[in-house]
Amino acid sequence: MSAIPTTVPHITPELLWQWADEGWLRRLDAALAHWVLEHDAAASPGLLAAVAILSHLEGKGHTCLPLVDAHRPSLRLQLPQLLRWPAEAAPALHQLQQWLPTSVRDWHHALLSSRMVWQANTALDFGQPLVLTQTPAIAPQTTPTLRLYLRRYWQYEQDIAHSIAARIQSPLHPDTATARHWLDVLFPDALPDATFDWQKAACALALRQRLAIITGGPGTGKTYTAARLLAAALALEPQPEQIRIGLAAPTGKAAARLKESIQQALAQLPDAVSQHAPLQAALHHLPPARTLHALLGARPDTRQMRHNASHPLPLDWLLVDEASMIHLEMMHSLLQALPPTARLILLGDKDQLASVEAGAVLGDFCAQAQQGHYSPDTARHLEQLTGQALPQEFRHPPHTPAMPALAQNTVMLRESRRFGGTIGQLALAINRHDMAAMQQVLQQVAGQSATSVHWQEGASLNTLAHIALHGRPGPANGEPHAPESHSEARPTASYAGLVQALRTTPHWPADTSQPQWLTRHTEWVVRVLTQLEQFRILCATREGAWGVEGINRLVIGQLQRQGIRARQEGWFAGRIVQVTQNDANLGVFNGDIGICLPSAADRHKLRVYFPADAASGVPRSIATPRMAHVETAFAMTIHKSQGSEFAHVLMVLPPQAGTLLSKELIYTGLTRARKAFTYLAEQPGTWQQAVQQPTLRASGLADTLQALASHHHS
Ligand SMILES: Nc1ncnc2c1ncn2[C@@H]1O[C@H](COP(=O)(O)OP(=O)(O)OP(=O)(O)O)[C@@H](O)[C@H]1O
Repeated sequence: MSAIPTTVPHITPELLWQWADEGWLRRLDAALAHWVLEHDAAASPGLLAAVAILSHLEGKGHTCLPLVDAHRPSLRLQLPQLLRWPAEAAPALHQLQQWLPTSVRDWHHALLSSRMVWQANTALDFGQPLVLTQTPAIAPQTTPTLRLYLRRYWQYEQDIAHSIAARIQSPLHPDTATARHWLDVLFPDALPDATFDWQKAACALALRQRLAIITGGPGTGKTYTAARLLAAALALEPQPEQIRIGLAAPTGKAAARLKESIQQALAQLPDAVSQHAPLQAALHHLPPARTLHALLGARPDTRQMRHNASHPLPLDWLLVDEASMIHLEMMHSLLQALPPTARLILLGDKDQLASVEAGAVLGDFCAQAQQGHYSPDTARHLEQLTGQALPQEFRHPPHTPAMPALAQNTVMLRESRRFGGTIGQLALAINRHDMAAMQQVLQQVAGQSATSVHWQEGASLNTLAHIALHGRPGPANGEPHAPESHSEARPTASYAGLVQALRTTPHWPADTSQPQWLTRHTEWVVRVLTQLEQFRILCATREGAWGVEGINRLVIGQLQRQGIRARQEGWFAGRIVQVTQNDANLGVFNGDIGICLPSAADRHKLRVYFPADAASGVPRSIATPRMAHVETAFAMTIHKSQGSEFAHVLMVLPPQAGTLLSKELIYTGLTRARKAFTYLAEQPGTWQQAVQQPTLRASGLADTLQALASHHHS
């Protein structure tokens, strides 16, 4: 090809396999390019390179490969950033770059001659495995955006966008006076200084939409707001008790938390709600929250769900929490299975890490939530229903590009009620990418001992082990809003609590069937289980001394020194484990955290105990031989900690983890901490480096939605 200098060696499968052997590509990536070549011997170097990169990026959570992006430099220039290969791969990276065309015309030339590529929305669709999409150029002088997809992801995006577009085309028409009445009942107090009440606004907005997205950081009241939204929406129904409501979350842990926090929020509703009998009855009959897998009827060994378009979920409304963890395929399954007329309410923190699987759907949906972009019609509606005028800065500026497709369906909650203190300030600074504010917070805590945030570089594994087993001086009385000084400090939570609980193991009686014994055993199990929420070590990586594996070994060694019969391999009483695979038969789901303890019936038989769900109130347990898919979790990855919170989080970053770190990783790890947060790293600067690397996941979802929405509007 003329665009490629002759000095560049030709791309061959052998070369890609070699790069896979080096660990720069996955074997799957090389295999896919090889497969394309087997089916199209004339495949261009540009196509083969693009396929290998596309496949590789899919493994990093991207749903497509932006070949030419109207708003960004060429793929060739962006490649180092996207791949983040190590320094020794520089020559390979350079070669790869040389094979990539840069102009739209050259990409067309490289891709469209192949029978493996279909240009979307043209004839000649033979089910080609690769799809090329092209958004129109926005203005005559700009270029269009070209994206390459694996067919499956293109289809997901299309289906999701169509389903969302259809949903937002048919708004609801709640009676204004009644809606206003209930919102005033549910949010009786005006906020101080006439601050705009985003919680009330979120309810007002959601009352007229079949799709409502409520995003916000930890403790901003997403669940609090959702409970009020359910109450207000039910109050507007002629027969609230007949509305079939579903509650769900991506992980078992998050589902359990949703159930608890919704119950708590419902208990705080004003008296007027309990005086409305049908409303009260409907709220009391809310079903238990389930994982999305369980709700949709995931089946082992297949991607198919029991519920789908031809067998929809029997629901009128569905509330999903921790929506940032929903990946593209899951969102697809969910929207396929949810009847088009059903209301969908998504709650989540758009700034958290997305799922490790491809797609960051909530992030795509809420990309512009910070600015609001509300239309004059929405502003009017908000004013009518809440009695507050929407501040000018959140209105969509006239004479500017089109409003984001989901702006009228989205509200961002802005005030955290949980994090008034240092953790909150730090989280905010990180999210805003405000390095100066972040440094200021870190300087405030530097050199102080009993603060909610303790931050230490140049730390050793000994320090880590000490804090893990004994804690550190904690913030005075542990309250996030309390002043950091004064009164005496107690140590933060640590595994000392677990050791203590394990040391109080009761004695097994001769007759283990006595009810009193079973009660005593259960009480002990519950005491141990509460320790699970107290303390956790969070890591960025698995391998290495500062990774999950190394630190788990370290903690187990320390437990042994404390006289606990812990073992480096296999089961022991006190082993904290996290489930790594869904198993509907056992009723355990990926991400569930439990602890291994001797069973009540036989102290030599170990079982894994999981915290009680609100419905039964009793811890669940499963015999260890049946728990094949678990890993030790005294330390776990930040990714796997999503949806959990701990009184004290000890977060560590390894040396030389450069490419794995991101702003979202730090933010997610930090915001898992309820009362105290400790940061330890050997190498200085790692934290700052991470905060300066926001994750960008390529996706065409926002553009596809935008195109559909403007098509409907015109
Ligand atoms: N408007 C409010 N008035 C009084 N208390 C509130 C209000 N909003 C939230 N809260 C309280 O603040 C705490 C956090 O709220 P909530 O759990 O709903 O936040 P969240 O955004 O769902 O947090 P996360 O998802 O991180 O758990 C709760 O104790 C809740 O009762």
